[in-house]
Amino acid sequence: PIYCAKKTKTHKDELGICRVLLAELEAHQDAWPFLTPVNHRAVPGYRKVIKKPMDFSTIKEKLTSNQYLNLETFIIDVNLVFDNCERFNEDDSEIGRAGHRMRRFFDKRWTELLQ
Ligand SMILES: Cn1cc(C(=O)NCCN)ccc1=O
Repeated sequence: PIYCAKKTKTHKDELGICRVLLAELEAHQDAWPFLTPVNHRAVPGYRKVIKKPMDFSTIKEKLTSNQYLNLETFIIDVNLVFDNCERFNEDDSEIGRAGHRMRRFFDKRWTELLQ
């Protein structure tokens, strides 16, 4: 179209998109390393190396308790999950590869939903 009005999204619209995106992340077959907080007692070094742990269940709790201002603050936390994963895991490892696949899936989906 020659004229494309910028469709502003209300806070409610953006939070609806966050709920859809989170449900799709949780349902993904490669989500298993990210569904719950990393057990730092079972994973040596994790607590020391990863300053800001994040996982999908924590994001869900923050979403349902209205701790996200907008889509941007939600995307920052989702990216934190994948950045932590890259920092702690070899690219050539089960969890490292799952992280890359999940990040690629997320980037594709939120850009699709925002178009
Ligand atoms: C994301 N991540 C997950 C684990 C893990 O062991 N998750 C429990 C799977 N059941 C270990 C390191 C790591 O960076």
